[in-house]
Amino acid sequence: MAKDASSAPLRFRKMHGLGNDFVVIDARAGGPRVTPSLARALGDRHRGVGFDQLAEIVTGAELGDPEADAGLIFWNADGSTAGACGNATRCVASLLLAETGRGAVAIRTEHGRLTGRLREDGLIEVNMGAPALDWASVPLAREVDTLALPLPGAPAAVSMGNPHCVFVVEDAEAVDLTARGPEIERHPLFPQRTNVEFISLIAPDRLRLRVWERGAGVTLACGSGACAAVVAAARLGVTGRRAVVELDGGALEIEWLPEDQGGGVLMAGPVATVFEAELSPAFLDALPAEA
Ligand SMILES: N[C@H](CCC[C@H](N)C(=O)O)C(=O)O
Repeated sequence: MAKDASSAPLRFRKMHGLGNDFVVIDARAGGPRVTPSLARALGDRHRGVGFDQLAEIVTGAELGDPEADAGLIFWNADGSTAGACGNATRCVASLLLAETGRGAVAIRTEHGRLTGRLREDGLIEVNMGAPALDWASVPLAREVDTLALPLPGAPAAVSMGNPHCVFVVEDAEAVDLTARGPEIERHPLFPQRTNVEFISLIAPDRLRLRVWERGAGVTLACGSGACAAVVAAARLGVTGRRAVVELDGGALEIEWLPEDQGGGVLMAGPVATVFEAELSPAFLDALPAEA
């Protein structure tokens, strides 16, 4: 904010899903809105709060869906926005389930209206919507086979509302993520960059997944990435449409529903609130004006 701004305090909640961590800001009642510079400053793990993503809760009406319980805008720590963030959607779904007292809630995102529910076993499940499998929807820079991209390792491409490049490898633990991740994230084949997943088979219904996230780097878990991984694995015949995905931070249960049930991808796992706090006005006043 500019120096002469007298910023109001900004409340936020720190949450995570399997260690994929988030700052959650509820903007439904008004107050300061997130900007790329606020996202970058808040995401700084030394000078800010630190997060993989910031989830900004807005009204469904703001995103064109007044019937939804809320809308969600996702910000990466580098200030970029994303069309999907599975673990943050699960975290916010848990807040809305408690707020409404209902058994299911509807959340509008860039990828469409997602539904969240509390399962009997206490896990939070979100239907992430149907994947987009054609090259233009990922998006890719040109028409190629999304099941075998013209890259070493012939990865698959899937959109869950955000782009994913999924490599099937012998041993995901052996991949040098910090070398290969950024190289693929910024490859010219991905005009909006991409999230990068490396999967290996543990069992016919169990995958190991390690992830380099667009705009965030290595994270302990990636919900949309786990969904994209199972979609790619099912399309390639590596697994069926249902699998447990073991990430560095823990396991997500994924099921890609058949077309006659809407073709959405169900993703279930735990969520946690770490703390609630208030940003100091001085922090907000010190933010650089938007370029
Ligand atoms: N970095 C991702 C967004 C967050 C994805 C991940 N945290 C998830 O749970 O889906 C992107 O730019 O598309």
